[in-house]
Amino acid sequence: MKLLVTGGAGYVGSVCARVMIDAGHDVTVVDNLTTGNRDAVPEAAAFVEGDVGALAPEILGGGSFDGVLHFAAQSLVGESVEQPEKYWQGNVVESLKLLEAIRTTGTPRLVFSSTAATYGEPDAVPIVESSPTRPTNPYGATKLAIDHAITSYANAHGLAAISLRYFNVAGAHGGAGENRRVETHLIPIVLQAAMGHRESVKIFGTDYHTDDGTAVRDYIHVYDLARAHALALEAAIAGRHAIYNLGSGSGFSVRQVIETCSEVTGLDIPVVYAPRRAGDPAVLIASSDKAIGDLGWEPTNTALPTIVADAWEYTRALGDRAHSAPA
Ligand SMILES: NC(=O)c1ccc[n+]([C@@H]2O[C@H](COP(=O)([O-])OP(=O)(O)OC[C@H]3O[C@@H](n4cnc5c(N)ncnc54)[C@H](O)[C@@H]3O)[C@@H](O)[C@H]2O)c1
Ligand SMILES: O=c1ccn([C@@H]2O[C@H](COP(=O)(O)OP(=O)(O)O[C@H]3O[C@H](CO)[C@@H](O)[C@H](O)[C@H]3O)[C@@H](O)[C@H]2O)c(=O)[nH]1
Repeated sequence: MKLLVTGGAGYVGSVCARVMIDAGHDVTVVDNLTTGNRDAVPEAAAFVEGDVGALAPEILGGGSFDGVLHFAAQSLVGESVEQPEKYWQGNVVESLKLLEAIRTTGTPRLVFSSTAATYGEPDAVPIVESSPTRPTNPYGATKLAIDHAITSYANAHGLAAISLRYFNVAGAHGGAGENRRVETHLIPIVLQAAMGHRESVKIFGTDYHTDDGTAVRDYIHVYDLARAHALALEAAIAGRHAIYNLGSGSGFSVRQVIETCSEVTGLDIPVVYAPRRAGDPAVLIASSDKAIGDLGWEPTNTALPTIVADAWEYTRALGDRAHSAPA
């Protein structure tokens, strides 16, 4: 297929672009490099620098694309609480422009990066796709708004669409991984502390109603996630918008993640305690049964030590290319 990958200079998009190229697809990346890195774009991909909303009409109009994988977004929970305008403009407005370009050019398929954050604080875990969607932060609200827009476009205009609601993505694949200029995600921060690039890791909140008082997340290996995108492209049906959760199915607390990183690296990781981060739910764990049943997806790298080991190997190999500025 001829594919447009938005946000393909970012973490998940760059891994997925590689996996798509390896599967024989023809990939064009559009990215404004706000959080992504030019050198993360695979060499075999064409690259267009700029905003997806402004550039999509020209790119999609200039060739018969078979589909779009839409990763480009602002995606930080804490930042979205402080700067919601960045999220409504950067996520919703940009995605609506992309949807219009998809409609007017007759591009048949869309796979969208949705998120666990659309559910908010769940009544029960594991979270299924029919669970209530009550986002606890603007980031989740903007992703849910885009999901609703996609449903309307699929119903009215025959778009074949799939939203993949990822839980917490981690790990590395094929020389691509997490290397943001300003890092806020737990596992890369903990590994940067292990490397000595940070003095310590802050644990945001020790008073959650969880076994050890810290927040629990479901970590999914980025390669398992990329394989789900390949399956979603094949499974998308014209006029339908399907939504699938993607996680490993187990929850790990912040303390457990730090302990696992310490075991994998063999290094001490100093911690300091900090208040809860605004907008954070206590526990997010996925049921991926629908994706397993409908898409034939099978997560294969579900063990947290494996996910951390891949991230650690990538972090150590970065050397001078590491962007390790504390958030
Ligand atoms: N990382 C996770 O744990 C996680 C979990 C659930 C969902 N997601 C979703 O997956 C997607 C990718 O996340 P990530 O962790 O790789 O983030 P990232 O910040 O590493 O990548 C996002 C990329 O999009 C680009 N971008 C942002 N706005 C753009 C715009 N308007 N036009 C063009 N390019 C733009 C950035 O420069 C960056 O390269 C996002 O949509 C995010 O919401 C991520
Ligand atoms: O220095 C840190 C960083 C994070 N955390 C905690 O670790 C957990 C995980 O945080 P983080 O890695 O920042 O991920 P989330 O905020 O859970 O969000 C990620 O996972 C969501 C899906 O669950 C995605 O939608 C988001 O895009 C992605 O950033 C949370 O409880 C944080 O409060 C800390 O205690 N200290």
